[in-house]
Amino acid sequence: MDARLGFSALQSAAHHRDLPHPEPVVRLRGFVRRFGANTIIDGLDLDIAPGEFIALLGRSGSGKTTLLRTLAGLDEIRGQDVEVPDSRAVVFQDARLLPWKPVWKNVALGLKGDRVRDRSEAALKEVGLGHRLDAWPLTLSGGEAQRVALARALVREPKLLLLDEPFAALDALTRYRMHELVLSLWRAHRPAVLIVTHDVEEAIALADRVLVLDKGRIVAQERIAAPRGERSGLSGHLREKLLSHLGGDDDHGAAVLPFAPIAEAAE
Ligand SMILES: Nc1ncnc2c1ncn2[C@@H]1O[C@H](COP(=O)(O)OP(=O)(O)OP(=O)(O)O)[C@@H](O)[C@H]1O
Repeated sequence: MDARLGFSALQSAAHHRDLPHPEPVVRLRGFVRRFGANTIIDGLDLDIAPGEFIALLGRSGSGKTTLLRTLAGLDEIRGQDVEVPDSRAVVFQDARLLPWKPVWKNVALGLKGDRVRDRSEAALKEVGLGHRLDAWPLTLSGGEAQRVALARALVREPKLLLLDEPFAALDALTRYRMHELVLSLWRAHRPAVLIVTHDVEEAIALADRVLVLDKGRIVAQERIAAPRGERSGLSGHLREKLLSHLGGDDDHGAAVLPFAPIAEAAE
């Protein structure tokens, strides 16, 4: 897809991020995923604009992880109308660090060139772990391990960053700190982000656009134009609206936490 972007289009995408229809970094048309007789993703259309921050909500089993795996290139897309950038990175709920490698080597994994340690160090400093470069992963807290996972993703400067419930296992305060961190990293690097979450508050706090998936279809979407520091007022109304699309028998998700506004830097 990138090859189709001429220089002027790239410039335009960079300088006019708010245009209604910039060339998307992700484009799905009529995407279908079946496991045996079960249709998990059912004819899904999705565009993600460069630098756009999307939250994907949905009940358990609605197909969120299946969609994320597709965008990550971890799943079957042959013969389908799916465009994803080569430059992408994923952070999962568990940090998936190699315990026998120090932190900086986990971040450097797969990087090539002679500045690998410097790049790893810079990424770890960015996530606030410049003092733990040589630490062993098993000595890290859950929040620190997720910071390393974020550094490992960002050191590759992905155009698309995929986050699969990355903060679900963290306590509320740590999760709040991670929201601040993710937003500051996003502002600095501007990847397109898709975060899968069960947490409506998390979706509202972070995203430009919230999608609700049900039975493999997008059943609701909300654009959130308000600056992230001014979203506490919206939260109640939007939460109700989103929850109304998430309700149902087996809804175990949508944990409602007290809304904590995120301090806003320049959007
Ligand atoms: N490899 C597979 N083989 C068979 N069925 C699968 C496979 N992967 C996923 N499924 C089924 O697809 C459906 C959607 O799964 P998926 O993991 O995408 O849901 P989800 O929305 O991410 O759920 P959760 O919130 O619980 O993680 C589920 O019914 C699941 O059992």
